[in-house]
Amino acid sequence: MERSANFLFGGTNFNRKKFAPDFAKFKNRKEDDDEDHNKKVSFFEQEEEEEEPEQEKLVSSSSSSKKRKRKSANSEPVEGFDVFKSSKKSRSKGKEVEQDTKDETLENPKKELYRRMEQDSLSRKQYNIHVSGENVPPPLKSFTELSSRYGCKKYILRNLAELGFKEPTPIQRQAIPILLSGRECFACAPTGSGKTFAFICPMLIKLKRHSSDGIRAVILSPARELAAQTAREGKKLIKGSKFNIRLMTKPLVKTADFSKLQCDVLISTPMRLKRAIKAKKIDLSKVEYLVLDESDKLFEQSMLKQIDGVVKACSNPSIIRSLFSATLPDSVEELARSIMHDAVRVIIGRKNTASETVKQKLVFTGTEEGKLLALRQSFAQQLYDELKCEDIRVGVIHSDLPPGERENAVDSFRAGETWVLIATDVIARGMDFKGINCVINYDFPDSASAYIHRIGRSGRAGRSGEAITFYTEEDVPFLRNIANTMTSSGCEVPSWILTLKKKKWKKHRPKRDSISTRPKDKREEEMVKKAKWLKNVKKAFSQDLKKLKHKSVEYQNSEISYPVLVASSRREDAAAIFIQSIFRGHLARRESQGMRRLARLKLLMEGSVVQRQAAHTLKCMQTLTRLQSQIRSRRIRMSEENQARHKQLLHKHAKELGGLKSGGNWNDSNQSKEQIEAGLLNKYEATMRRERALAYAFTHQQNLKGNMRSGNTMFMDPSNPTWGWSWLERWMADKPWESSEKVPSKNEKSSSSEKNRKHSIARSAVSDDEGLASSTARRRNTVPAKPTRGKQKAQSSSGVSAANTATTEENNEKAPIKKRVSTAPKPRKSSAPPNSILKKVAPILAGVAVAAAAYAGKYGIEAWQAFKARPPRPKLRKFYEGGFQAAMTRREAALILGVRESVAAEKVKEAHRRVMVANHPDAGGSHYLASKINEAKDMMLGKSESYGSPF
Ligand SMILES: Nc1ncnc2c1ncn2[C@@H]1O[C@H](COP(=O)(O)OP(=O)(O)OP(=O)(O)O)[C@@H](O)[C@H]1O
Repeated sequence: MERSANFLFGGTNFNRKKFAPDFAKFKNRKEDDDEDHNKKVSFFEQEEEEEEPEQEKLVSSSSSSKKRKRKSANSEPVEGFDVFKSSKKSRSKGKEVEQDTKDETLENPKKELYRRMEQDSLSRKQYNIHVSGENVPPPLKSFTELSSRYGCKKYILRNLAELGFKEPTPIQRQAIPILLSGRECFACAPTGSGKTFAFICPMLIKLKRHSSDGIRAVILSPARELAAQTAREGKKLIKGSKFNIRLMTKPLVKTADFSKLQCDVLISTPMRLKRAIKAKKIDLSKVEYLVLDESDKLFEQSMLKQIDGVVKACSNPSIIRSLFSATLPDSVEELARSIMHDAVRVIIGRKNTASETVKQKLVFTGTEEGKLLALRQSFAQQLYDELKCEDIRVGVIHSDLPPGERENAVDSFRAGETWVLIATDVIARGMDFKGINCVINYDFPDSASAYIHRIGRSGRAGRSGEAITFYTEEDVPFLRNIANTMTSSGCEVPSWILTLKKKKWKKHRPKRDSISTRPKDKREEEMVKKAKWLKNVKKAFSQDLKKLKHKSVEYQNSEISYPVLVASSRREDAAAIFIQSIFRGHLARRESQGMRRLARLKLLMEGSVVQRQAAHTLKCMQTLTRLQSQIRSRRIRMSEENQARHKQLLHKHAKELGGLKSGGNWNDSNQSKEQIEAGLLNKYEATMRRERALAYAFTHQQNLKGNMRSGNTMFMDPSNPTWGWSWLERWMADKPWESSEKVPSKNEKSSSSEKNRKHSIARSAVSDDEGLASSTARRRNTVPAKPTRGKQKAQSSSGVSAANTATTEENNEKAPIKKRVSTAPKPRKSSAPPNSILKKVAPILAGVAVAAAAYAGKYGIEAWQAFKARPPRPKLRKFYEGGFQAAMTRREAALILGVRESVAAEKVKEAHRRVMVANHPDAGGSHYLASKINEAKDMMLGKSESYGSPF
């Protein structure tokens, strides 16, 4: 800390070379001076004496008197120096007189004044303080003097001590008393020399305590970051007091009511304050202190208007204004003098010099690309390795960043989260990062003052620092200014640079190529071009017509040349012509762009991708067309087939109809309906008669045998309404559309399964004439059926008794009909008996045959008698009534249509059509039957309710 404290007073180093002759004189006189005299000299003189041997060395090693002359010539004509010099002279001369008239001088107030002045001068000399102005207050010796001389509150001293400030820095030593004595001042002190506390301390001491009268002090800083830093530093100093130091932020401007705001000291950028003033939000008429930090920046053209507005707004006549900066150009000084009254000028060290604690270096990089290489070389290997790492901690800050990001960048760098901060001049001034030990001027600074402030970010508060400045060939003409600044702060520069022609102190900003290796954002480029174009258009309206004469505009990658303007042409004409030509150019470009697009389109069309796609599309289309044509032809074929089928069907139907008409079964006679019905009735009657005969014969036979056993009483009982055949079975027996040969044997089987309908349709298929005979024959067949199965048995018994016959008959009843029907023995083929056996059996067989014939004859007679004795007619009538009234069952419906009960609807419909065609009333069929056919169809299709619908 002690070491750093010594560095802190870098600005106080005595210029030994410059004052070498004086040192020599002091050396000679030192031997003569007695001890009392030594006691009288100030504390600072003692320090000087301590440094003497070192100074001697320096004097002896001083290079040349010529150089000394130059240096002294370079130094500013500061009044303080004059004072200092005169004091030296007076001291050397007056010391002899002082001894002689010791008592007199003590009484003489003038002499006392001189003595004090001398002491002040010595003190200033010690700290390299140069002041100009009348009655400049003496510099501070220590912070404790603040309370003894100026009544400083204890909390301030306590806070200063807490911050580790043991003694004031040179600028603080002089600026604080000046401001506390109510004098205005403009001060120039090296970077990092503690200017901030130099203006905050007196401000707080003067304001004494917090007041709710409104804003009493304003500090203006050129940048937000600096204003924030000043506010932070100020708050450190007001700890323990009720003072209010506020930073003017955007939200504060928007929301705060400044008339009620508790604010003693307001810190702001000029822009924000000016806006608030303009909006009449803020009243600065009570401001007692106005500080312009980094005043040379604030007095730049860009901020001058705002500063002017603020200065005007601070209308308090007793206001104390002060300017502080590390660089103070003459122009700013002049300006400051014009606005300040009785101002004191304070310079620490030499005006416009960089901090002496910063080691400065110039590096030639040749070109912009060379800087990257130089950057690598300049950095320590360690830092370079870190830069190479992926997680390199680099921050960036520039004016285009949003305020939040700017703040973050500063905070992270301050907190050590980022190690390298890439910055523009936005933080080049005033920012106090204590840890910075190296500043690299990647881009050559555009002025000496910019250079001073930039490198001033390192080597602060007496610490050592390093500054490396890259320069290219383009920067060479401006090297001299920087080189001068370097030499004035004690740094070495190549001699060839000092031989360069000195340029005026003006900004140097060479156009630099982009070093970015990334492709530029096209939109950004476009924006820049448009901005350029607009700028040029603006120029067209500007007063400077002559400039338009030979210029050309770059717009959308092409150059538009202006029409040459006649000197006498009016400004508006020139602008009109210019805009017109630009517009024409724009049209032409648009056209050419269209053409280019067309050409591109053509190329695209001819390109392989498009061709491939087109081929593929064509292929697809062809396939589609082929498919369509195939479908169409198939449809045509199908419709043709359908037509043919339809025709065939029609033909078939016609044929069927024709066949039916011409067929034997079809009644195509010219008889009337009644006649046909009468014929049918006759037919039925005949059938009934036959059945009756059969039934009679059977009954009679049973009676004759004396062993009558009724197989089916219901069938036999004439009083039963369902006795005998149903109307359907009878009708089916008379099927007009089927020949008698087609009668299915199934009916025989099914009829056997039904108890109340035992007679099959097949049986009734025989003609009326044959009916009786056949039934008799069957009876005959059925009798020997049993013996057929047990042939050996029958033959061995040789005589068949009536009782046996009856038993056989009974057994036959139980046996299945099929077996009974097929009882006739089939001739043997391979197993035929030999002739000898046949000869022996023949007489027996002949006997059996005779017996059988006799037996049959007997039965025939009996049947005939039974037929003759058949019941009277009225009974038959009764039977009819009962038969026709029965409701149709599903089975009956199936029988009508000639299909199975479980047949599908389609088949039912087909069968219905077939049956109906055959029985249609139009074709001479019965209406009644037709209605029954329809009823059967409905029954089969589940629509049994709609009986009797006409076809
Ligand atoms: N009396 C003091 N003793 C020790 N350190 C001090 C003293 N006064 C200020 N400092 C420290 O010196 C550093 C630089 O101070 P400050 O920022 O005020 O410098 P400056 O002159 O304003 O620099 P610049 O010109 O860059 O704005 C700060 O860190 C501050 O804390």
